[in-house]
Amino acid sequence: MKLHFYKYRGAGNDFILVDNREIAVNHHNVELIAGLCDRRFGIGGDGIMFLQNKEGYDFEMVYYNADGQPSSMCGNGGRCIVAFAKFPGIIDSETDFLAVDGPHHAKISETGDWVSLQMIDVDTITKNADAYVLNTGSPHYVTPAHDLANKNVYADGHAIRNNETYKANGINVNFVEPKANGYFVRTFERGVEDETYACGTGVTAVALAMAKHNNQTGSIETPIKVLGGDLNIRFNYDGISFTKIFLEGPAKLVFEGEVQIYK
Ligand SMILES: N[C@H](CCC[C@H](N)C(=O)O)C(=O)O
Repeated sequence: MKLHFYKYRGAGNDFILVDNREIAVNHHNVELIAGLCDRRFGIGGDGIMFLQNKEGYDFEMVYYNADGQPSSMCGNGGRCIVAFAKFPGIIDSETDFLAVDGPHHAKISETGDWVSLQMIDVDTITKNADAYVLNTGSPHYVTPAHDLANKNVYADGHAIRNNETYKANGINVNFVEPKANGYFVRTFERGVEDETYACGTGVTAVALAMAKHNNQTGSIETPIKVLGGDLNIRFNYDGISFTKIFLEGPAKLVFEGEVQIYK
């Protein structure tokens, strides 16, 4: 099977992207998807997304985690698919597209490599010991960390993701350390089953959780540093609901290719 694909990165979270408007690829195939995302036997990526036509929207984003399974929302992937959509002229500077968690609005810079993606509103955030648990399109566990640069994020994140509470459905685990301006965050991602260099729904969850933790309300902007770069989250919080949430940052095309896939 021949496959034309694009490789994108969003602050170090990296994705294979396929323009599937012609529905050339039947992606309901765990072995194919996991194989494409495999960093040794395939192209490699934290996930893969298919851009498809959808009545009433500029396009639909269909996202799979690297394990080949259909996923919940991917924030960095959402930013990258918007950057891609400008490339063939599917969109200009703004868009409304459909993802697994519903409609999303996004704006893209003139340069085409910086995207602001509106995320779903969040009304529920629960405390679990020193951690916060919330869903920003994907489920997230947010916990404080010291000396985060030297933490074994794989081991500690894997342990939480597989504990009795979260083993069945999994959860993304975010470790957060305050910095002079904002926070430093490292994330163990469900479905990748490893640390990723950024997690968009994850840094969004951290920004909201820290506002609650610090009793901040109003219009809030939170810069977050991740291993792969810098992201920014803007939102309103009235002490109960988080609304007008925007995840902002780089979304870059790394390479384009065509592969002949052999078993
Ligand atoms: N691994 C996540 C989905 C992708 C999230 C992440 N890549 C993002 O940018 O939001 C999950 O299974 O919940």
